Amino acid sequence: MSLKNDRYLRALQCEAVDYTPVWMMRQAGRYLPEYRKLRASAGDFMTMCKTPELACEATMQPIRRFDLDAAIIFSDILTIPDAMGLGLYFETGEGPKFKHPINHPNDIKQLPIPDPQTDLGYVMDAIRLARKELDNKVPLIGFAGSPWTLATYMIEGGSSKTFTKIKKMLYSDPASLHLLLDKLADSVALYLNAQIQAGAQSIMIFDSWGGALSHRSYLDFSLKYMQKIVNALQRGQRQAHYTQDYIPVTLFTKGGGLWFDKIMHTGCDAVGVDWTVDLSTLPKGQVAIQGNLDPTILYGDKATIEQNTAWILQEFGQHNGHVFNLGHGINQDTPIESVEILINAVHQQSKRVHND
Ligand SMILES: Cc1c2[nH]c(c1CCC(=O)O)Cc1[nH]c(c(CCC(=O)O)c1C)Cc1[nH]c(c(CCC(=O)O)c1C)Cc1[nH]c(c(C)c1CCC(=O)O)C2
Repeated sequence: MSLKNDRYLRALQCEAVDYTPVWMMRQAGRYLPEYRKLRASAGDFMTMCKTPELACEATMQPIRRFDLDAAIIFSDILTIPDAMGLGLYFETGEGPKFKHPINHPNDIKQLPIPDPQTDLGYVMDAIRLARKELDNKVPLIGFAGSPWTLATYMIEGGSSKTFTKIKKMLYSDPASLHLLLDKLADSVALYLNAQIQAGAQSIMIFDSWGGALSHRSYLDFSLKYMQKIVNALQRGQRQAHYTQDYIPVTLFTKGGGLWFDKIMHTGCDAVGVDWTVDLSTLPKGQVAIQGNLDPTILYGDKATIEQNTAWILQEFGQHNGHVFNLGHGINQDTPIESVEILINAVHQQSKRVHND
């Protein structure tokens, strides 16, 4: 079985493509009217995640509407803490919450490592369904949160701007935090390998809050555990030439531009970068680079979106190994027409660059 559009997988392996592939973080979501309708009929977000038919439908919605070069399975990074028994729920307007957050270091010792087939089988079912539904149109991305990012939610009890609880633990009881991060790394590795077995064709790790750490702490409390996961992933052997059977891994630390070199040397295949990074300064050819349009540019008019797309493509130049994406998830009030303008601009403009 061969993919009809494999530009995304080719670009991740730094192979030549006729135009730059593009997908958007959070491409399935509330900016789409059909998503809001599906979500209203499901009742709540977790029901959507836990019902494979609904998760598959949400995965497919942006693929049907736009000329995207990859699909990402509809789920959430917080399925892992949920499966560890923390009881994830969403309060409207307040983001994620846990019924049983970690309040004491002893809570960490009790945490189980979830069995992906039994505790998270609904994700694997959704992946199998989505692969069938996609019918090889574009590749399907599986994903997880980084241990550090998952730990921030588990210890803060939800979203945070200051990360005071987890940083207090980092500096007063680092051994307990390391125990938690290590359990999370093992859980994520098992989970991602199960996603690969179920049919995920590429893997992405979201380290949304790595950028909140100091240089030294980032290496020790975030990157180290992503490294452990990269080492444990069953990706197959990367070949001298592109192969569709190899599973590329992308690491994305938001606010992590300064650590590009360290991230690249984990042995990942691609590094995601946010909009603060000047792509022209990054080394090309050793790993692929994903990014990096500021998602708020999509509030601008057609000329603004096209100009900003052109700048990114020019900064990257004619090298292989670029996956166009936003520098973070798409905002829920983004106009749909802007997304169409963006995808067309990436494809049209990059065709000229690649065929020069
Ligand atoms: C930190 C994080 C989370 N989840 C995720 C991250 C890492 C990426 C990032 O930094 O943005 C990742 C994620 N969340 C979701 C996906 C689906 C796949 C995709 O389309 O990219 C992915 C890849 C769906 C979702 N996950 C969530 C929604 C919105 C839920 C709804 O329908 O009400 C979606 C579509 C809920 C969620 N889940 C999370 C938060 C903070 C929220 C609330 C966000 C908000 O209210 O704006 C945790």
